[in-house]
Amino acid sequence: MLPSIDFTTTQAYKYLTDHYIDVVAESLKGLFDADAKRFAKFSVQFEDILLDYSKNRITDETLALLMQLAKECKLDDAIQAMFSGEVINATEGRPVLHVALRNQSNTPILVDGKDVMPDVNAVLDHMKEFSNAIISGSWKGYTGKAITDVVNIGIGGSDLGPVMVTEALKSYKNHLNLHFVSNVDGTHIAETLKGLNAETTLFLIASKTFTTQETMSNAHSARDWFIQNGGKDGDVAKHFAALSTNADGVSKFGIDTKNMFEFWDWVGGRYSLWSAIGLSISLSVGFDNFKELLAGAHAMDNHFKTTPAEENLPVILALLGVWYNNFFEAETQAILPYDQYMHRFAAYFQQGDMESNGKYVDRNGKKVDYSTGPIIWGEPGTNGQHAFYQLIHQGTKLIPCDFIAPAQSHNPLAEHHKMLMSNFFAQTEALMNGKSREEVVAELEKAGKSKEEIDTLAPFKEFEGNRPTNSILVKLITPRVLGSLLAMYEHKIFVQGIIWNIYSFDQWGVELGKQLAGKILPELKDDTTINSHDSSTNGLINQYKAWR
Ligand SMILES: O=P(O)(O)OC[C@H]1O[C@@H](O)[C@@H](O)[C@@H](O)[C@@H]1O
Repeated sequence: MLPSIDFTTTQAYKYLTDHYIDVVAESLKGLFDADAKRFAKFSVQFEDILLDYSKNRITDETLALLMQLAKECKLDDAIQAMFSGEVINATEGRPVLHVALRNQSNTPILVDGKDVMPDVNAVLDHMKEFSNAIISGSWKGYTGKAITDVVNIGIGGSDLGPVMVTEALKSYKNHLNLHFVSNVDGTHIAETLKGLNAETTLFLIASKTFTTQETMSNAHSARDWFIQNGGKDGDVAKHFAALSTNADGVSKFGIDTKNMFEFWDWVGGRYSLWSAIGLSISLSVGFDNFKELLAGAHAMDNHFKTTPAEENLPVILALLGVWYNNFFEAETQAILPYDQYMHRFAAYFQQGDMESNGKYVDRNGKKVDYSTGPIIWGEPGTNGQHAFYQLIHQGTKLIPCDFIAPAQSHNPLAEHHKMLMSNFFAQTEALMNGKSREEVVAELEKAGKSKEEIDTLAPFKEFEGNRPTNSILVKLITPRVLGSLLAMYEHKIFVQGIIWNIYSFDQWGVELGKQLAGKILPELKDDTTINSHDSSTNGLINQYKAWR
Protein backbone atom coordinates (compact mmCIF):
# COMPACT_ATOMS: atom_id res chain seq x y z
CA MET A 1 0.00 0.00 0.00
CA LEU A 2 1.23 3.44 -0.85
CA PRO A 3 0.91 6.19 1.73
CA SER A 4 -1.89 8.58 0.83
CA ILE A 5 -1.19 12.12 1.93
CA ASP A 6 -2.54 15.35 0.49
CA PHE A 7 0.74 17.22 0.12
CA THR A 8 -1.04 20.57 0.29
CA THR A 9 -1.92 19.83 3.92
CA THR A 10 1.69 19.22 5.01
CA GLN A 11 3.73 21.61 7.14
CA ALA A 12 6.36 21.78 4.39
CA TYR A 13 3.76 22.90 1.84
CA LYS A 14 2.63 25.74 4.11
CA TYR A 15 6.23 26.86 4.66
CA LEU A 16 6.94 26.59 0.94
CA THR A 17 3.91 28.76 0.17
CA ASP A 18 5.36 31.57 2.33
CA HIS A 19 8.89 30.93 1.23
CA TYR A 20 7.85 31.17 -2.43
CA ILE A 21 7.06 34.89 -1.94
CA ASP A 22 10.68 35.50 -0.89
CA VAL A 23 12.20 33.41 -3.68
CA VAL A 24 10.12 35.03 -6.42
CA ALA A 25 11.65 38.35 -5.46
CA GLU A 26 15.19 36.99 -5.93
CA SER A 27 17.07 36.84 -9.20
CA LEU A 28 19.19 33.87 -10.13
CA LYS A 29 21.96 36.27 -11.03
CA GLY A 30 21.79 37.75 -7.56
CA LEU A 31 21.81 34.32 -5.94
CA PHE A 32 24.97 33.43 -7.86
CA ASP A 33 26.62 36.77 -6.99
CA ALA A 34 25.88 36.16 -3.33
CA ASP A 35 27.29 32.67 -3.17
CA ALA A 36 30.54 31.65 -4.84
CA LYS A 37 29.90 28.03 -3.89
CA ARG A 38 26.47 27.78 -5.49
CA PHE A 39 27.56 25.36 -8.22
CA ALA A 40 29.40 23.11 -5.77
CA LYS A 41 26.42 23.19 -3.45
CA PHE A 42 23.74 22.54 -6.04
CA SER A 43 25.32 19.95 -8.27
CA VAL A 44 25.71 16.22 -7.84
CA GLN A 45 27.54 13.57 -9.79
CA PHE A 46 26.53 9.98 -10.34
CA GLU A 47 29.09 7.92 -12.26
CA ASP A 48 29.48 9.71 -15.63
CA ILE A 49 26.45 11.94 -15.12
CA LEU A 50 26.73 15.41 -13.63
CA LEU A 51 23.49 17.12 -12.62
CA ASP A 52 23.93 20.86 -12.16
CA TYR A 53 20.73 22.26 -10.69
CA SER A 54 22.25 25.48 -9.43
CA LYS A 55 20.50 27.56 -12.12
CA ASN A 56 17.16 26.97 -10.42
CA ARG A 57 15.15 29.49 -8.47
CA ILE A 58 15.98 27.95 -5.14
CA THR A 59 17.89 28.68 -1.97
CA ASP A 60 19.19 26.33 0.73
CA GLU A 61 15.89 26.79 2.47
CA THR A 62 13.86 25.85 -0.62
CA LEU A 63 15.73 22.63 -0.92
CA ALA A 64 15.39 21.82 2.76
CA LEU A 65 11.65 22.45 2.62
CA LEU A 66 11.23 20.35 -0.52
CA MET A 67 13.10 17.52 1.20
CA GLN A 68 10.81 17.93 4.19
CA LEU A 69 7.84 17.72 1.82
CA ALA A 70 9.13 14.40 0.48
CA LYS A 71 9.55 13.15 4.01
CA GLU A 72 6.07 14.21 5.07
CA CYS A 73 4.68 12.44 2.00
CA LYS A 74 6.53 9.31 3.14
CA LEU A 75 8.59 8.98 0.00
CA ASP A 76 10.95 6.49 1.63
CA ASP A 77 8.08 4.12 2.38
CA ALA A 78 6.82 4.45 -1.18
CA ILE A 79 10.25 3.61 -2.64
CA GLN A 80 10.46 0.63 -0.35
CA ALA A 81 6.94 -0.45 -1.41
CA MET A 82 7.84 -0.36 -5.10
CA PHE A 83 11.14 -2.24 -4.81
CA SER A 84 9.66 -4.90 -2.56
CA GLY A 85 6.93 -5.78 -5.04
CA GLU A 86 3.92 -4.41 -3.18
CA VAL A 87 0.78 -3.90 -5.25
CA ILE A 88 1.34 -0.18 -5.71
CA ASN A 89 -0.56 -0.07 -9.02
CA ALA A 90 -3.75 -0.52 -7.03
CA THR A 91 -6.31 0.29 -9.74
CA GLU A 92 -4.94 -2.56 -11.84
CA GLY A 93 -4.07 -4.71 -8.82
CA ARG A 94 -0.40 -5.13 -9.78
CA PRO A 95 3.06 -4.53 -8.41
CA VAL A 96 5.37 -2.23 -10.39
CA LEU A 97 8.61 -4.03 -11.00
CA HIS A 98 10.45 -2.78 -14.06
CA VAL A 99 13.37 -2.58 -11.62
CA ALA A 100 13.36 -6.40 -11.52
CA LEU A 101 14.05 -6.54 -15.27
CA ARG A 102 17.40 -4.86 -14.73
CA ASN A 103 18.18 -6.32 -11.34
CA GLN A 104 21.65 -7.44 -12.33
CA SER A 105 22.55 -8.27 -8.75
CA ASN A 106 19.90 -10.98 -8.88
CA THR A 107 18.65 -10.47 -5.36
CA PRO A 108 15.27 -12.18 -5.07
CA ILE A 109 12.21 -10.03 -5.81
CA LEU A 110 8.97 -11.64 -4.75
CA VAL A 111 5.58 -11.43 -6.40
CA ASP A 112 2.92 -13.46 -4.57
CA GLY A 113 5.73 -15.15 -2.64
CA LYS A 114 7.57 -16.27 -5.80
CA ASP A 115 10.97 -14.92 -6.83
CA VAL A 116 10.58 -13.42 -10.32
CA MET A 117 14.31 -13.35 -11.07
CA PRO A 118 14.63 -16.89 -12.53
CA ASP A 119 11.91 -16.06 -15.10
CA VAL A 120 13.47 -12.68 -15.86
CA ASN A 121 16.85 -14.31 -16.42
CA ALA A 122 15.40 -17.09 -18.56
CA VAL A 123 13.87 -14.52 -20.94
CA LEU A 124 17.16 -12.61 -21.03
CA ASP A 125 18.95 -15.85 -21.98
CA HIS A 126 16.41 -16.46 -24.72
CA MET A 127 16.88 -12.91 -26.01
CA LYS A 128 20.64 -13.39 -26.01
CA GLU A 129 20.49 -16.66 -27.90
CA PHE A 130 18.01 -15.29 -30.45
CA SER A 131 19.91 -12.02 -30.94
CA ASN A 132 23.17 -13.87 -31.49
CA ALA A 133 21.56 -16.20 -34.02
CA ILE A 134 19.99 -13.35 -36.00
CA ILE A 135 23.07 -11.12 -35.88
CA SER A 136 25.51 -13.89 -36.79
CA GLY A 137 23.29 -15.04 -39.65
CA SER A 138 22.99 -18.58 -38.29
CA TRP A 139 19.21 -18.02 -38.14
CA LYS A 140 17.96 -18.50 -41.70
CA GLY A 141 14.82 -17.27 -43.40
CA TYR A 142 12.58 -19.59 -45.41
CA THR A 143 14.89 -19.64 -48.44
CA GLY A 144 18.02 -20.17 -46.39
CA LYS A 145 19.15 -16.55 -46.37
CA ALA A 146 20.22 -14.62 -43.28
CA ILE A 147 17.99 -11.86 -41.86
CA THR A 148 18.91 -8.34 -42.98
CA ASP A 149 15.89 -6.30 -41.82
CA VAL A 150 13.95 -6.28 -38.58
CA VAL A 151 10.51 -4.64 -38.36
CA ASN A 152 9.20 -3.96 -34.85
CA ILE A 153 5.42 -3.64 -34.91
CA GLY A 154 4.09 -2.04 -31.73
CA ILE A 155 2.71 1.22 -30.40
CA GLY A 156 3.01 3.35 -27.26
CA GLY A 157 5.28 1.64 -24.79
CA SER A 158 5.88 -1.16 -27.26
CA ASP A 159 7.37 1.29 -29.75
CA LEU A 160 8.61 4.53 -28.23
CA GLY A 161 11.29 3.02 -25.97
CA PRO A 162 12.84 0.75 -28.61
CA VAL A 163 12.76 3.56 -31.20
CA MET A 164 14.33 6.04 -28.82
CA VAL A 165 17.06 3.69 -27.59
CA THR A 166 18.00 2.28 -31.00
CA GLU A 167 18.31 5.87 -32.24
CA ALA A 168 20.25 7.02 -29.17
CA LEU A 169 22.68 4.09 -29.53
CA LYS A 170 22.96 4.18 -33.30
CA SER A 171 26.71 4.45 -33.14
CA TYR A 172 26.75 0.96 -31.54
CA LYS A 173 24.59 -0.50 -34.29
CA ASN A 174 25.45 -3.60 -36.33
CA HIS A 175 24.55 -4.46 -39.94
CA LEU A 176 20.84 -5.15 -39.30
CA ASN A 177 18.39 -2.55 -40.61
CA LEU A 178 15.81 -1.67 -38.00
CA HIS A 179 12.31 -0.42 -38.86
CA PHE A 180 9.47 0.56 -36.58
CA VAL A 181 5.80 0.51 -37.51
CA SER A 182 3.32 1.91 -35.00
CA ASN A 183 0.55 3.95 -36.62
CA VAL A 184 -2.66 2.23 -37.74
CA ASP A 185 -2.48 4.55 -40.75
CA GLY A 186 -1.74 2.06 -43.55
CA THR A 187 0.87 4.46 -44.86
CA HIS A 188 3.22 3.52 -42.06
CA ILE A 189 3.43 -0.18 -42.86
CA ALA A 190 3.07 0.30 -46.60
CA GLU A 191 6.03 2.69 -46.74
CA THR A 192 8.09 0.48 -44.45
CA LEU A 193 7.53 -2.67 -46.49
CA LYS A 194 8.50 -0.97 -49.75
CA GLY A 195 11.90 -2.27 -50.68
CA LEU A 196 11.96 -5.06 -48.08
CA ASN A 197 12.51 -8.67 -49.06
CA ALA A 198 10.26 -11.24 -47.35
CA GLU A 199 13.07 -13.81 -47.47
CA THR A 200 15.32 -11.70 -45.23
CA THR A 201 12.84 -9.80 -43.05
CA LEU A 202 12.03 -10.57 -39.44
CA PHE A 203 8.90 -9.12 -37.81
CA LEU A 204 8.71 -8.58 -34.07
CA ILE A 205 5.12 -8.21 -32.93
CA ALA A 206 5.50 -6.17 -29.77
CA SER A 207 2.39 -5.87 -27.64
CA LYS A 208 1.98 -6.39 -23.93
CA THR A 209 -1.70 -7.27 -24.32
CA PHE A 210 -1.57 -8.61 -27.89
CA THR A 211 -4.95 -7.01 -28.42
CA THR A 212 -4.02 -3.44 -29.38
CA GLN A 213 -5.91 -2.55 -32.54
CA GLU A 214 -3.07 -0.72 -34.27
CA THR A 215 -0.53 -3.44 -33.63
CA MET A 216 -2.82 -6.31 -34.51
CA SER A 217 -3.87 -4.70 -37.82
CA ASN A 218 -0.26 -3.99 -38.73
CA ALA A 219 0.76 -7.52 -37.72
CA HIS A 220 -1.95 -9.03 -39.94
CA SER A 221 -0.96 -6.81 -42.84
CA ALA A 222 2.68 -7.82 -42.34
CA ARG A 223 1.72 -11.48 -42.45
CA ASP A 224 -0.41 -10.97 -45.58
CA TRP A 225 2.56 -9.23 -47.21
CA PHE A 226 4.84 -12.09 -46.19
CA ILE A 227 2.53 -14.66 -47.77
CA GLN A 228 1.97 -12.55 -50.90
CA ASN A 229 5.72 -12.28 -51.29
CA GLY A 230 6.43 -15.98 -51.37
CA GLY A 231 6.30 -17.09 -47.72
CA LYS A 232 4.10 -20.04 -46.75
CA ASP A 233 2.09 -20.41 -43.54
CA GLY A 234 4.67 -22.92 -42.34
CA ASP A 235 7.44 -20.32 -42.81
CA VAL A 236 5.91 -17.82 -40.40
CA ALA A 237 7.93 -19.25 -37.50
CA LYS A 238 11.17 -18.22 -39.18
CA HIS A 239 10.02 -14.65 -39.76
CA PHE A 240 7.72 -13.69 -36.89
CA ALA A 241 8.44 -13.42 -33.18
CA ALA A 242 6.17 -12.05 -30.46
CA LEU A 243 7.03 -9.93 -27.43
CA SER A 244 4.07 -10.18 -25.12
CA THR A 245 2.46 -11.20 -21.85
CA ASN A 246 -0.39 -12.92 -23.70
CA ALA A 247 0.64 -16.45 -24.77
CA ASP A 248 -2.91 -17.35 -25.93
CA GLY A 249 -3.15 -14.31 -28.17
CA VAL A 250 0.27 -15.07 -29.63
CA SER A 251 -0.54 -18.66 -30.55
CA LYS A 252 -3.94 -17.66 -31.93
CA PHE A 253 -2.15 -15.26 -34.26
CA GLY A 254 -0.11 -18.22 -35.48
CA ILE A 255 3.25 -17.41 -33.94
CA ASP A 256 5.03 -20.39 -32.47
CA THR A 257 5.28 -19.82 -28.71
CA LYS A 258 8.94 -20.93 -29.03
CA ASN A 259 9.36 -17.56 -30.71
CA MET A 260 7.55 -15.75 -27.96
CA PHE A 261 9.50 -13.57 -25.56
CA GLU A 262 7.50 -13.26 -22.43
CA PHE A 263 7.09 -10.51 -19.90
CA TRP A 264 4.64 -9.96 -17.09
CA ASP A 265 1.74 -7.78 -16.05
CA TRP A 266 3.91 -6.08 -13.40
CA VAL A 267 5.78 -4.35 -16.24
CA GLY A 268 3.97 -1.19 -17.34
CA GLY A 269 3.93 -0.62 -21.10
CA ARG A 270 5.80 2.67 -20.84
CA TYR A 271 8.38 1.01 -18.56
CA SER A 272 8.87 -2.04 -20.77
CA LEU A 273 11.91 -1.32 -22.92
CA TRP A 274 13.90 -3.27 -20.30
CA SER A 275 11.81 -6.37 -20.93
CA ALA A 276 11.35 -8.56 -24.00
CA ILE A 277 10.01 -5.39 -25.64
CA GLY A 278 13.70 -4.42 -25.86
CA LEU A 279 14.45 -7.28 -28.27
CA SER A 280 14.79 -4.85 -31.18
CA ILE A 281 17.41 -2.98 -29.12
CA SER A 282 19.32 -6.18 -28.46
CA LEU A 283 19.16 -7.05 -32.17
CA SER A 284 20.31 -3.61 -33.20
CA VAL A 285 23.26 -3.13 -30.83
CA GLY A 286 23.89 -6.68 -29.65
CA PHE A 287 22.90 -8.36 -26.41
CA ASP A 288 26.02 -7.21 -24.53
CA ASN A 289 25.13 -3.58 -25.12
CA PHE A 290 21.52 -4.25 -24.15
CA LYS A 291 22.83 -5.73 -20.92
CA GLU A 292 24.94 -2.62 -20.35
CA LEU A 293 21.80 -0.53 -20.75
CA LEU A 294 20.16 -2.66 -18.05
CA ALA A 295 23.27 -2.38 -15.87
CA GLY A 296 23.20 1.42 -16.10
CA ALA A 297 19.54 1.45 -15.10
CA HIS A 298 20.24 -0.94 -12.23
CA ALA A 299 23.01 1.31 -10.95
CA MET A 300 20.55 4.22 -10.96
CA ASP A 301 17.95 2.04 -9.21
CA ASN A 302 20.44 1.39 -6.42
CA HIS A 303 21.32 5.05 -6.24
CA PHE A 304 17.63 5.96 -6.02
CA LYS A 305 16.91 3.32 -3.38
CA THR A 306 19.86 3.99 -1.10
CA THR A 307 21.01 7.60 -1.47
CA PRO A 308 19.76 10.29 0.91
CA ALA A 309 17.29 12.65 -0.74
CA GLU A 310 19.78 15.56 -0.69
CA GLU A 311 22.14 13.66 -3.03
CA ASN A 312 19.55 11.65 -4.91
CA LEU A 313 19.28 12.67 -8.58
CA PRO A 314 15.72 11.52 -9.29
CA VAL A 315 14.47 12.95 -6.00
CA ILE A 316 16.12 16.33 -6.60
CA LEU A 317 14.75 16.55 -10.16
CA ALA A 318 11.28 15.54 -9.00
CA LEU A 319 11.12 18.06 -6.18
CA LEU A 320 12.34 20.87 -8.42
CA GLY A 321 9.57 19.90 -10.80
CA VAL A 322 7.02 20.08 -7.98
CA TRP A 323 8.40 23.49 -6.99
CA TYR A 324 7.74 24.91 -10.46
CA ASN A 325 4.55 23.00 -11.10
CA ASN A 326 2.79 23.80 -7.86
CA PHE A 327 4.27 27.08 -6.69
CA PHE A 328 5.37 28.88 -9.86
CA GLU A 329 2.40 27.33 -11.71
CA ALA A 330 4.58 26.25 -14.61
CA GLU A 331 2.51 24.16 -16.99
CA THR A 332 5.24 22.48 -18.96
CA GLN A 333 8.70 20.98 -18.73
CA ALA A 334 11.05 20.99 -21.69
CA ILE A 335 13.63 18.25 -22.28
CA LEU A 336 16.36 19.46 -24.61
CA PRO A 337 19.07 16.97 -25.51
CA TYR A 338 22.13 18.45 -27.20
CA ASP A 339 22.73 15.16 -28.94
CA GLN A 340 21.28 14.30 -32.31
CA TYR A 341 21.16 10.59 -31.46
CA MET A 342 18.74 11.43 -28.64
CA HIS A 343 16.22 13.05 -30.93
CA ARG A 344 13.36 10.84 -29.67
CA PHE A 345 14.20 11.27 -25.98
CA ALA A 346 11.58 13.94 -25.28
CA ALA A 347 8.96 12.04 -27.29
CA TYR A 348 9.70 8.95 -25.21
CA PHE A 349 9.18 10.80 -21.95
CA GLN A 350 6.03 12.40 -23.28
CA GLN A 351 4.47 9.00 -22.80
CA GLY A 352 6.60 8.14 -19.76
CA ASP A 353 5.61 11.24 -17.85
CA MET A 354 2.25 12.31 -19.26
CA GLU A 355 0.67 8.86 -19.27
CA SER A 356 1.96 8.31 -15.74
CA ASN A 357 1.13 11.59 -14.07
CA GLY A 358 -1.62 13.06 -16.26
CA LYS A 359 -4.28 12.29 -13.62
CA TYR A 360 -6.81 14.47 -11.80
CA VAL A 361 -8.02 11.87 -9.32
CA ASP A 362 -5.92 11.17 -6.23
CA ARG A 363 -5.22 7.85 -4.54
CA ASN A 364 -8.37 8.25 -2.48
CA GLY A 365 -10.48 8.53 -5.61
CA LYS A 366 -11.06 12.28 -5.06
CA LYS A 367 -10.58 15.01 -7.63
CA VAL A 368 -7.44 16.99 -6.79
CA ASP A 369 -7.47 20.77 -6.38
CA TYR A 370 -3.82 21.19 -7.37
CA SER A 371 -1.87 20.77 -10.54
CA THR A 372 -0.34 17.36 -11.34
CA GLY A 373 1.80 16.15 -14.26
CA PRO A 374 3.35 18.76 -16.56
CA ILE A 375 3.22 18.83 -20.34
CA ILE A 376 6.50 17.33 -21.55
CA TRP A 377 8.00 18.44 -24.81
CA GLY A 378 11.29 19.17 -26.50
CA GLU A 379 13.54 18.75 -29.49
CA PRO A 380 17.26 18.37 -29.80
CA GLY A 381 19.46 21.45 -29.52
CA THR A 382 20.46 23.36 -31.56
CA ASN A 383 17.39 22.84 -33.78
CA GLY A 384 15.08 23.92 -30.98
CA GLN A 385 17.01 27.17 -30.63
CA HIS A 386 16.03 28.14 -34.15
CA ALA A 387 12.42 27.18 -33.58
CA PHE A 388 10.83 27.66 -30.16
CA TYR A 389 13.51 29.09 -27.84
CA GLN A 390 12.18 32.59 -28.53
CA LEU A 391 9.25 31.78 -26.27
CA ILE A 392 11.48 30.24 -23.60
CA HIS A 393 13.61 33.40 -23.52
CA GLN A 394 11.05 36.17 -23.97
CA GLY A 395 7.61 34.56 -23.74
CA THR A 396 5.18 35.12 -20.89
CA LYS A 397 5.35 31.54 -19.65
CA LEU A 398 7.85 30.08 -17.24
CA ILE A 399 9.32 26.94 -18.81
CA PRO A 400 11.72 24.93 -16.70
CA CYS A 401 14.15 23.20 -19.05
CA ASP A 402 16.43 20.20 -18.75
CA PHE A 403 19.49 20.60 -20.94
CA ILE A 404 21.29 17.31 -21.61
CA ALA A 405 24.63 16.99 -23.39
CA PRO A 406 27.55 14.57 -23.74
CA ALA A 407 31.08 15.94 -23.24
CA GLN A 408 32.35 13.52 -25.87
CA SER A 409 30.84 13.01 -29.29
CA HIS A 410 30.62 9.72 -31.16
CA ASN A 411 31.30 11.81 -34.26
CA PRO A 412 34.05 14.28 -33.44
CA LEU A 413 34.01 16.10 -36.79
CA ALA A 414 36.07 19.25 -37.01
CA GLU A 415 34.70 21.85 -34.57
CA HIS A 416 31.12 20.54 -34.54
CA HIS A 417 31.04 19.27 -31.01
CA LYS A 418 32.67 22.37 -29.54
CA MET A 419 30.10 24.48 -31.36
CA LEU A 420 27.28 22.31 -30.08
CA MET A 421 28.60 22.50 -26.54
CA SER A 422 29.12 26.27 -26.72
CA ASN A 423 25.41 26.52 -27.45
CA PHE A 424 24.56 24.16 -24.60
CA PHE A 425 26.52 26.29 -22.12
CA ALA A 426 25.39 29.60 -23.59
CA GLN A 427 21.68 28.86 -23.46
CA THR A 428 21.43 28.13 -19.75
CA GLU A 429 23.65 31.13 -19.01
CA ALA A 430 21.49 33.37 -21.18
CA LEU A 431 18.27 32.07 -19.66
CA MET A 432 19.61 32.74 -16.20
CA ASN A 433 21.26 36.13 -16.67
CA GLY A 434 19.10 37.58 -19.40
CA LYS A 435 20.23 40.91 -20.83
CA SER A 436 19.59 44.13 -18.96
CA ARG A 437 18.43 47.44 -20.43
CA GLU A 438 21.91 48.90 -19.72
CA GLU A 439 23.59 46.13 -21.67
CA VAL A 440 21.21 46.56 -24.58
CA VAL A 441 21.69 50.32 -24.65
CA ALA A 442 25.49 49.99 -24.50
CA GLU A 443 25.41 47.52 -27.37
CA LEU A 444 23.19 49.77 -29.52
CA GLU A 445 25.35 52.81 -28.76
CA LYS A 446 28.40 50.86 -29.84
CA ALA A 447 26.60 49.99 -33.08
CA GLY A 448 26.16 53.73 -33.68
CA LYS A 449 22.38 53.93 -33.19
CA SER A 450 20.76 57.26 -32.41
CA LYS A 451 19.17 58.01 -29.05
CA GLU A 452 15.73 57.73 -30.65
CA GLU A 453 16.50 54.39 -32.29
CA ILE A 454 17.85 53.09 -29.00
CA ASP A 455 14.72 54.12 -27.09
CA THR A 456 12.50 52.43 -29.66
CA LEU A 457 14.46 49.20 -29.97
CA ALA A 458 15.72 48.60 -26.44
CA PRO A 459 12.57 47.04 -24.91
CA PHE A 460 12.49 44.34 -27.59
CA LYS A 461 16.12 43.42 -27.14
CA GLU A 462 15.96 43.11 -23.39
CA PHE A 463 15.83 39.66 -21.73
CA GLU A 464 14.61 39.54 -18.16
CA GLY A 465 16.37 36.22 -17.55
CA ASN A 466 15.74 34.40 -14.26
CA ARG A 467 14.54 31.37 -16.22
CA PRO A 468 15.38 28.09 -14.54
CA THR A 469 17.31 25.21 -16.07
CA ASN A 470 18.94 21.94 -15.10
CA SER A 471 22.11 20.96 -16.92
CA ILE A 472 22.75 17.26 -17.24
CA LEU A 473 26.26 16.82 -18.57
CA VAL A 474 27.37 13.26 -19.27
CA LYS A 475 30.73 11.99 -20.40
CA LEU A 476 29.51 10.07 -23.44
CA ILE A 477 26.19 8.51 -24.39
CA THR A 478 27.06 4.87 -23.83
CA PRO A 479 24.49 2.13 -23.24
CA ARG A 480 25.26 2.33 -19.53
CA VAL A 481 24.90 6.10 -19.31
CA LEU A 482 21.69 6.00 -21.32
CA GLY A 483 20.30 3.28 -19.03
CA SER A 484 21.06 5.42 -15.99
CA LEU A 485 19.54 8.53 -17.55
CA LEU A 486 16.33 6.71 -18.41
CA ALA A 487 16.00 5.21 -14.96
CA MET A 488 16.70 8.64 -13.46
CA TYR A 489 13.72 10.13 -15.29
CA GLU A 490 11.52 7.11 -14.54
CA HIS A 491 12.15 7.52 -10.82
CA LYS A 492 11.63 11.26 -11.04
CA ILE A 493 8.15 10.53 -12.41
CA PHE A 494 7.55 8.04 -9.58
CA VAL A 495 8.53 10.56 -6.90
CA GLN A 496 6.25 13.21 -8.36
CA GLY A 497 3.36 10.75 -8.46
CA ILE A 498 3.94 10.05 -4.78
CA ILE A 499 3.93 13.75 -3.89
CA TRP A 500 0.82 14.44 -5.97
CA ASN A 501 -0.84 11.40 -4.42
CA ILE A 502 -1.86 9.90 -7.74
CA TYR A 503 -1.49 6.44 -9.24
CA SER A 504 1.34 6.76 -11.75
CA PHE A 505 1.16 3.27 -13.20
CA ASP A 506 -2.31 2.98 -14.66
CA GLN A 507 -3.59 4.71 -17.81
CA TRP A 508 -7.37 4.66 -17.79
CA GLY A 509 -7.36 7.92 -19.69
CA VAL A 510 -6.47 6.18 -22.94
CA GLU A 511 -9.51 3.90 -22.82
CA LEU A 512 -12.45 6.18 -23.64
CA GLY A 513 -11.20 7.11 -27.11
CA LYS A 514 -10.52 3.44 -27.87
CA GLN A 515 -14.05 2.48 -26.78
CA LEU A 516 -15.68 5.14 -28.92
CA ALA A 517 -13.55 4.30 -31.94
CA GLY A 518 -14.69 0.70 -31.49
CA LYS A 519 -18.30 1.90 -31.63
CA ILE A 520 -17.75 4.13 -34.65
CA LEU A 521 -15.81 1.64 -36.78
CA PRO A 522 -18.90 -0.46 -37.74
CA GLU A 523 -20.74 2.77 -38.60
CA LEU A 524 -18.13 3.44 -41.28
CA LYS A 525 -18.70 0.12 -43.09
CA ASP A 526 -21.36 1.42 -45.50
CA ASP A 527 -22.77 4.73 -46.68
CA THR A 528 -25.80 4.94 -44.36
CA THR A 529 -26.28 8.40 -42.92
CA ILE A 530 -25.29 8.49 -39.27
CA ASN A 531 -27.32 10.35 -36.65
CA SER A 532 -26.47 8.51 -33.43
CA HIS A 533 -23.98 11.13 -32.17
CA ASP A 534 -23.93 14.86 -31.49
CA SER A 535 -24.37 17.07 -34.54
CA SER A 536 -20.63 17.71 -34.91
CA THR A 537 -19.61 14.06 -34.86
CA ASN A 538 -22.54 13.11 -37.15
CA GLY A 539 -21.65 15.95 -39.52
CA LEU A 540 -18.01 14.93 -39.72
CA ILE A 541 -18.77 11.23 -40.26
CA ASN A 542 -21.31 11.98 -42.96
CA GLN A 543 -19.00 14.37 -44.78
CA TYR A 544 -16.26 11.72 -44.61
CA LYS A 545 -18.68 9.24 -46.19
CA ALA A 546 -19.57 11.71 -48.92
CA TRP A 547 -15.90 12.27 -49.77
CA ARG A 548 -14.39 8.83 -49.48
O1 LIG B 1 1.79 -3.13 -25.63
P1 LIG B 1 0.33 -2.96 -25.90
O2 LIG B 1 -0.52 -3.84 -25.02
O3 LIG B 1 0.03 -3.17 -27.35
O4 LIG B 1 -0.06 -1.47 -25.53
C1 LIG B 1 0.45 -0.36 -26.19
C2 LIG B 1 0.05 0.93 -25.52
O5 LIG B 1 -1.34 1.01 -25.48
C3 LIG B 1 -1.85 2.21 -24.95
O6 LIG B 1 -3.23 2.28 -25.06
C4 LIG B 1 -1.42 2.45 -23.54
O7 LIG B 1 -2.08 1.58 -22.71
C5 LIG B 1 0.09 2.31 -23.45
O8 LIG B 1 0.49 2.33 -22.12
C6 LIG B 1 0.59 1.07 -24.10
O9 LIG B 1 2.00 1.11 -24.10
